Amino acid sequence: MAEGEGAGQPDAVLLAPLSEDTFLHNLHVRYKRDIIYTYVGNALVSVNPCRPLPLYSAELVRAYLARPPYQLPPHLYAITATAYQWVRDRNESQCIVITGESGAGKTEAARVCLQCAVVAGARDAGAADAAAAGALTAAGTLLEAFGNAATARNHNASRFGKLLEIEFDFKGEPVGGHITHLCGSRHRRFAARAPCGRGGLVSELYLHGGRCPFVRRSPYILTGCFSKLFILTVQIGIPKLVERDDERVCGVLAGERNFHVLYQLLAGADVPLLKRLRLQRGWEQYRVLRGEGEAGGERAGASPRRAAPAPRAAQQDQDHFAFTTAAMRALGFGPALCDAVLRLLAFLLKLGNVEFEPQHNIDGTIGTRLQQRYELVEACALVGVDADALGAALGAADDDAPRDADSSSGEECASPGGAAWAAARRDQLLCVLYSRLFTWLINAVNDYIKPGEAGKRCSLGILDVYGFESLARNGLERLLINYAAERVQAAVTGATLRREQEEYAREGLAWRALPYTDHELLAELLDAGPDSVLGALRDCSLRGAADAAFLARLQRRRHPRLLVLPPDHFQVVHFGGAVVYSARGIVHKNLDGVCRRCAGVLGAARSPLLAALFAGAGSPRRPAALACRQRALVGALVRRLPAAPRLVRCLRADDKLRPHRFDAALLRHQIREQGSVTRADDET
Ligand SMILES: Nc1ncnc2c1ncn2[C@@H]1O[C@H](COP(=O)(O)OP(=O)(O)OP(=O)(O)O)[C@@H](O)[C@H]1O
Repeated sequence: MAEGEGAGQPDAVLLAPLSEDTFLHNLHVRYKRDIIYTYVGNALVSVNPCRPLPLYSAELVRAYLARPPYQLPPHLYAITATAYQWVRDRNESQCIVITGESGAGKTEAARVCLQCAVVAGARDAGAADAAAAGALTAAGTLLEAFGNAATARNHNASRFGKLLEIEFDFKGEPVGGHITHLCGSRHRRFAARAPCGRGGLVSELYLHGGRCPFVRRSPYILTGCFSKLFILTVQIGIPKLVERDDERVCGVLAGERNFHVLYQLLAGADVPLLKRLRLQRGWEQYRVLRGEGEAGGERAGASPRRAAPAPRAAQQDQDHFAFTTAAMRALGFGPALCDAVLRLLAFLLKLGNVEFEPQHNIDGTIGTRLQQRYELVEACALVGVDADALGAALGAADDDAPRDADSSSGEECASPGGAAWAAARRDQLLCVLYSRLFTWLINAVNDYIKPGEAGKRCSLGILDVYGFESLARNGLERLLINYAAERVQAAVTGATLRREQEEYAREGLAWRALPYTDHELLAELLDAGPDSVLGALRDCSLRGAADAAFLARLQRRRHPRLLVLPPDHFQVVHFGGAVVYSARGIVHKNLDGVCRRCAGVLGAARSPLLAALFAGAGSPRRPAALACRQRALVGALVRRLPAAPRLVRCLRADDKLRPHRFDAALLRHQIREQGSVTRADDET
């Protein structure tokens, strides 16, 4: 188990001299030998190998549980085993915080931590505890299907952040858990799609010794799901909405996919189920999956294959559909509830295909009508919704429909009543529906995995915050994601370093002041006070101001890390780098309202699930703006972090996630931003 000669230093604090270069060189030496873990004092750095490595097994977990952590090579098991032992022996709740940019391996790291915790807790566990562990596994499978998607940066990117807390009884056996999700509006991806298969770790799943069927049958599923289970707490809710800041409203970036579950349903449903749901097998038939320019000919010259999923994806999707439905059953979803969820997905896919076109009214005005009414009728029949009422609520063929008066939050309507306006309203409805379905799923999962008996217990939390992102187009969604990443980074990095140095000063120790990026200050630019970015956005949304007014507020701030780029963009320099955001439609999007009239129609659906998602649709209360919700969620999360969380820093070694690549510049940038070397220096 020893690392052997020439493997570099297992702990960066032992490097002499310690500098960015020696730190990087040490990581490289180890990486070449497939040693991906290195300590930096108490923290662990993990470099994504981008390929399965034989680093994980139940035996190894037991070895780490049996010996003090520093007697064995650095490993996630060491961090988790120590945290578990503190929970069991000292009765102290623990939290492992996993950070890193998108594709750095946070999900996989969280999965490994979860495995370790479950193996540790289940060593002498009885059947009840095995059931709790199995439920956690199933929950991970389900949430990965509904919450993950392929992006340009990662073929299995979580579109939500989460905190998974595993609760242990006084004997140290797992009795249940809780998942908290963060960002409330990511389900906007609903209008997006993308290709690429997802892969995932093909590491064996040793977790429950085969007791859980998912484990044996789907190593991949466990990979992603499992991990995100535990700490998933952070943010779920918003499917990644294709930015509505461009003319296509629901376009999707090349190289991306919509949420996995949609492809799984089409690939994995048998013919009778497809017929019942009135779906066709090919994902290309659905606008929200294929995106613009594909198979529909919307964009001349665009290659239909440009965003096609990788060839093996269909088979994977088919397999994973079986795991997803099995996970639903394992989490107590009866046949009727499973059917209701699948019907909702089919409704979403079909509603996404509903198109509008202008029509000349008798009075000479231009109205809007449905291009093909049968699409809407078929979609509505699936969930018992009045198709005419929904069509009218969306603005089709209803000259008398109130244009904007029924909007709960000031619908975006540059030309109220037009076909584009109706399409935007349809997309908004899709986003809200998916978001609510996802939140409902989380609540259902939490109900199932909560400990049977009430009482105070200690928990082991695994926080997997979504990674900092900068894509070709960045809008409100990305801003909220990066804000969450910034806040958590501020909480765990700046606070740790500052606290330690303040302590040295208090105790009168001889020490050298260390320069470090104060992430707290960076985060404050985003959320502190009415002049912060989110504060200004909130004000503008409440006042119904224009996007230009929002940009003018940012301009007045005159902050070195904030730049307004006319006519409608702004740039924020985050801890992970500068990101240019589009401000087109941002004020309206922040309200995230759903047309009250549409919500009323869906609330009257015969499908109890759909009706429940839109219950209370008539309420005049305006929903909280997205930025406010995100700020509250992130704030609550950060406050729950213990003063000394156990840190795991994940690093991405290659931009394209290719194995055997070690991009020194990319790594240098990440370690600089994470403050890893500063931290190592501090520990020496
Ligand atoms: N320890 C590991 N061993 C093998 N492969 C890994 C490991 N960690 C990550 N990978 C590979 O890298 C890919 C990206 O990792 P992962 O999804 O965990 O990143 P992430 O940081 O969670 O990204 P996001 O924030 O976008 O969700 C995985 O699908 C997997 O293929």
